[in-house]
Amino acid sequence: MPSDAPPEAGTATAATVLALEDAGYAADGHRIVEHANLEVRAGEVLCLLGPSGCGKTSLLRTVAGLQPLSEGRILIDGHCVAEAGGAHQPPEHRRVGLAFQEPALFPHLRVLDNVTFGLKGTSEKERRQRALHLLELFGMSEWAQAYPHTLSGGQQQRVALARALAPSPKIMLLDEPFASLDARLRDQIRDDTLHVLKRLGAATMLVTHDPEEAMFMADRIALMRNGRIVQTGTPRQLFREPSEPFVVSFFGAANEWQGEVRNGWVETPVEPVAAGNLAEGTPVQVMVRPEAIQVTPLPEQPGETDSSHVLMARFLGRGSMLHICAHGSGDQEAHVHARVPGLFLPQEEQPVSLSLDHDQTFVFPLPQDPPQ
Ligand SMILES: Nc1ncnc2c1ncn2[C@@H]1O[C@H](COP(=O)(O)OP(=O)(O)OP(=O)(O)O)[C@@H](O)[C@H]1O
Repeated sequence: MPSDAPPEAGTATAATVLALEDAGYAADGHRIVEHANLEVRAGEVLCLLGPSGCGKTSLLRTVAGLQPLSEGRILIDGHCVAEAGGAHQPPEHRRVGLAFQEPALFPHLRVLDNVTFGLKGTSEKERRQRALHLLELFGMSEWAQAYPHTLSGGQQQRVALARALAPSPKIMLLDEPFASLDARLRDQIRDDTLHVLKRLGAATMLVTHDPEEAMFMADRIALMRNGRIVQTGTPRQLFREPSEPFVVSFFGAANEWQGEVRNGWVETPVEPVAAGNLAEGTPVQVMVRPEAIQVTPLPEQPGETDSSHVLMARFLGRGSMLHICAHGSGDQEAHVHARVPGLFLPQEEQPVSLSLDHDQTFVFPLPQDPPQ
C-alpha cells in the first residue's frame, strides 16, 4: 500500500504535534490526572495504557477539549490550546479527530454523508472524493450509500474511524475504539486501522487497558497508574527496561522473590542474579517472567530429593505452563511458573534444571519503611 505520510513520520526526529506540559485534571475537588508530561510526534501512534480508572480517558478528554485542565498546559502543533486557569480552545477549533468505543454515527445519514459531515471549505465533489478515499482505505466504499443501522458493529466502527480521519486532523484521539468488538473482528479492524494510520501518517493517541493491544498498535506507550504516567517508551523499552515492579506486572504475572544484595548478586530459588548498581545489603524484589525461565529435564536419580522438579504441566496452545518446585542457589525453595514454547508436558516429579534469561530478570529495591 503506498504511503501518503511524510518520510520522517513516526521517527524520533519527527515534529512534535501534541505536547502535554505538566498537565492535570481535577473533578469534584479530586485530582484525577497529575503532572502528565508527554509528546506525540508526527506520524506516531502513542498508546495511553493503564488499568481501569487510572485516568486515561480523562487525559484524552482534556486533550480533546471536552473538559478543562486544572494544571499545566497543552500544545497542538506548537499552539497552546489549553492552559490551567487560562486559554481553553473548544474541541471544534483544535483539529482533533475523535473516535470512541461506540461508533455513534448519525443514524439518519448514509455512510458517505456521515464521513463528509465534518469536511469543510472544499467543493462537494472534493468532499465526496475525500470521504470515498477514506471509506476505501477502511474497506467500506461499497457501503457508501447504506444507512448505519444496516451495518455490523465492526463496519460502523470502520466508518466512525474514516469519519474522524477525513478532515485530516492534527491528531487522532481514539478511546478504546476496538473494545466492544468480538476478538476475531477486533484483531482485523485493529490491524486495518494501524495500516491506515501509518499510511496517512496520522499522529495518534490511543487509549487502551490491554497491554497486547498497546504493543500491537504503539510506536511508544505511556503507562499510567493512579492518575500519573509511570513510564513512557517503546514497547521494547517498557518490556525489557521496566522502571518499576508495576510496569513488569502490568504486562503479565511474573515470578517474584525477595532477597538482599550480597557481593553484587542476589540469591533466588533458580540461580543468582546480578544486582546492578544496588548497594550491598539492599533488600530487593526480583521479578522474572515465566518465559524467562529455561527448563531442562534431567534423568531420574533415585534417592535424589532436593533437585527442582515438576509439580504440574498444562498445555496453553502456543506453549506450555510448568509449575515447578525450585531448589535454588541458597536454601531457597519456591513454587515457580515457567512458560516454554510448544507442547512440553513432563510428568509430575520429573527432575529438571532451571536457568534464567537474565535480559528478562529485573531487580528492584524494596520500598523502605519510613523512619518512626
Ligand atoms: N467528572 C468526574 N467527576 C468525578 N470523578 C471522575 C470524573 N471523571 C473521572 N472521574 C474518576 O476519575 C477516575 C479516572 O477515570 P477515567 O475514566 O479517566 O479512567 P480510565 O483509566 O479511562 O478508566 P477506564 O479504562 O475504566 O475507562 C475514575 O475513578 C473516575 O470515576
